[in-house]
Amino acid sequence: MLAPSPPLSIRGLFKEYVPGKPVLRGLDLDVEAEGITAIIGPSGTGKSTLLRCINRLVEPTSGEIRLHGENLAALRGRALRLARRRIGMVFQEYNLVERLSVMENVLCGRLGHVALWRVFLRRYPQADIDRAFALLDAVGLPEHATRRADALSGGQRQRVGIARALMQRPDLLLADEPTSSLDPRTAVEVLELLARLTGEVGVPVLLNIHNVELARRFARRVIGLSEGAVIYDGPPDGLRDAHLRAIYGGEDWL
Ligand SMILES: Nc1ncnc2c1ncn2[C@@H]1O[C@H](COP(=O)(O)OP(=O)(O)OP(=O)(O)O)[C@@H](O)[C@H]1O
Repeated sequence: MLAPSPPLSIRGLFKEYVPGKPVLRGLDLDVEAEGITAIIGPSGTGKSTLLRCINRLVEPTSGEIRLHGENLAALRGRALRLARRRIGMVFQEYNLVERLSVMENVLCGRLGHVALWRVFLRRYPQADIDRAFALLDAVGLPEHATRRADALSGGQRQRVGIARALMQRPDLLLADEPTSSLDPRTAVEVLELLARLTGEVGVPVLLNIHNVELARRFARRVIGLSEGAVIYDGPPDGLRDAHLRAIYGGEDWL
């Protein structure tokens, strides 16, 4: 029997911001249906560019990015907007609307689905409101629904960011350094939450992360990038010092 095809499959992805200077150099990568796939690699190696090519915040120069078979790299207009609704994103700096309540920020995850007049009049369908409350419960913030986002701590903000992304009912969740602004304990708590909740709803996660130990601890699979190419692609326990030297360069820091 044939193995099921991975939900996200990237082939030959190139990205040049400056002609002749590719940041991503013909990247091939599959993201499996379950768990967290962590991307590690030095600063400037193209990790954020990769995530932003997937949701088309950045235009790929060439290559294919297939989500359940559909080539995202080729979509335009309405088709692209519909595809983006299926991809949740969690950001390093949370990207909440600071002056809105926690509840409204979570409901923002439904923006692509709900009629604009409802958003404008703040009249979301009851089913969405019920789901937003359930998600706030799940991320441990049930009593914070009416607080303004700018009154929350970093860890609480990122919990709201996770709830907002899950509100989309995404097919794929992209997380770009979601814990780099958090203290070590809060970072672990946020990743535990991300792993648990995405595991419960069966959403695969592609996670950019600088902290190799956290990548090892939470990912099912680690991809090591260097200069826009894949240096390591395998399970966390197969990642050796030699791989880390090849990914990050140098000898004396390990
Ligand atoms: N909008 C842009 N215009 C021009 N160059 C860019 C742009 N965005 C990123 N770059 C360049 O592309 C390269 C890769 O950047 P990217 O942010 O993807 O790396 P990264 O691996 O995510 O780095 P970090 O870990 O520091 O976030 C860098 O050299 C960066 O300067």
